[in-house]
Amino acid sequence: MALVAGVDSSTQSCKVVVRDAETGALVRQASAPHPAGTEVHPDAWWQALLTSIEGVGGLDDVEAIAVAGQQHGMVCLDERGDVIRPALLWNDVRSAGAASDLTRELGDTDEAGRAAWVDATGSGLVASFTITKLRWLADNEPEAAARVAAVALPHDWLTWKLRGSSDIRELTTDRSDASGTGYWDPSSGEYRWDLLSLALWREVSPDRFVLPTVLSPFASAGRTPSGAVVAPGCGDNAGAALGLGLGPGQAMVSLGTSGVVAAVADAPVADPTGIVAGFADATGRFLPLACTLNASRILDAMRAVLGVDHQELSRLALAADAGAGGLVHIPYLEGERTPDLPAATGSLFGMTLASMTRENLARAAVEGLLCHMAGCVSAVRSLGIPVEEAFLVGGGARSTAVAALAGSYLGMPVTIPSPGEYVANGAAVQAATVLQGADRPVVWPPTVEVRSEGSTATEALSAYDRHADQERRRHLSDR
Ligand SMILES: Nc1ncnc2c1ncn2[C@@H]1O[C@H](COP(=O)(O)OP(=O)(O)O)[C@@H](O)[C@H]1O
Ligand SMILES: O=C(CO)[C@@H](O)[C@H](O)COP(=O)(O)O
Repeated sequence: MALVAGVDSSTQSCKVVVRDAETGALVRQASAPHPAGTEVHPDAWWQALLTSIEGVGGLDDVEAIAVAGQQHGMVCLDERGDVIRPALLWNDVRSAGAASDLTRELGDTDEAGRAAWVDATGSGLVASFTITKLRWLADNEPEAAARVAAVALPHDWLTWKLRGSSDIRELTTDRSDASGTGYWDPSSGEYRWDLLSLALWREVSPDRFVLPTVLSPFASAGRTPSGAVVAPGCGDNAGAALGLGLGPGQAMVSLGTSGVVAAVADAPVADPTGIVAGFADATGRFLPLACTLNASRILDAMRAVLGVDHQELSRLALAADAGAGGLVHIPYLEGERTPDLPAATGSLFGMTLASMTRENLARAAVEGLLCHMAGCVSAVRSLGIPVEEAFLVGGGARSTAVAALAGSYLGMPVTIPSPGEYVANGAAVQAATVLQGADRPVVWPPTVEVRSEGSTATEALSAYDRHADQERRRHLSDR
């Protein structure tokens, strides 16, 4: 029996699954936490990966491995391959000003600039994108910026380390993660060296600067020192879409640190408003995606306020009526990206003596999360992408209340696959496919699932939308 490993190096932790390449059966799994914060030294990811590999008893019997990782993180390397400074993660909003500056540098107005970035790279710029972090670096740490000889993403860097390389010219990436940089065009499959030069305030070109080679979906990136095949890897969302085998009409709703709604498309997608990113997927197609900065931690925060565990938070939320007695939670706890309000804070509306119960507070957190995701579903649909059913994954999908209410608040049938590591599973699918030398992903039997149906929670959704719109206007006028 050939074994393959899939890795998810995500925001909060590193997870490794070992699966049977033929049947997909789970053989072993382990995880290790990542440090908190939005600035993390890549060495911490490497240590967490080594700890997880140790946790699965090593990889000596594994024939192929793939790494999926949190998107966008800026890993700057010098000529020798050393990390220049801790990585700025996707949820670090210090580059919000740089995103606005770069947007205006491509157009006379914000709208024209956004449209120009969408045209060039498939996506409008927000602080999450790597290119904005590079501009922030050039503006704020020019000496460090001058030493940058290569830029990689978290999954690129870990893949390179797994191969035992220290030569920056051997860095690789894949289409899905390259499409989140802001300097790669998913339509043409080419890097935009001109945009990277614009961000760094210096002319960079392939003969003097290294960007990872973009591998095709099921190409080999090389081998580990012990001989296992290394697959290209991918961004974590493309990994989950691959693991779920997402098809037409289906959306992935991921409730990790970020909240993500994504669907697969055969052709590149361009959203002139910039709300939906026009990413590539891990199979050769495209992955239009709306992403929030706040998701599972909305529940974590309310759990901490109420001093309960996740199970009790769910019990409380399900004991309250829909609408949480009038409480509406707008959950912009870490600023927000969708809508693009990096300096926003969260709010709680409708507080009265009657509404301020533990049950209503728990319910408002769950409703705030699901209504926030419903907004992302609408954004994806507004591009003409059919979304008729959703798969709910990520740590937040383990919440009993979320699982019970998702169908009503997302307004469509929702399938919750049995709890598992869907990003790492997608990476394992990629590893098995590369091992077989196939050009289409291997298909493993689906996992046991529960469905969440239900009528649309119209009143709670419109109360949320009303307050969210009011908050958006307030934060925009504060700018
Ligand atoms: N039963 C649960 N109910 C609600 N949230 C949960 C539950 N179990 C885990 N979580 C949350 O899921 C999150 C981790 O999910 P994960 O998808 O691994 O995130 P990431 O991929 O961003 O690291 C944490 O915020 C954790 O508190
Ligand atoms: O920025 C994005 C997508 O554009 C995030 O989805 C990151 O990729 C982090 O993912 P999680 O750790 O929340 O899974």
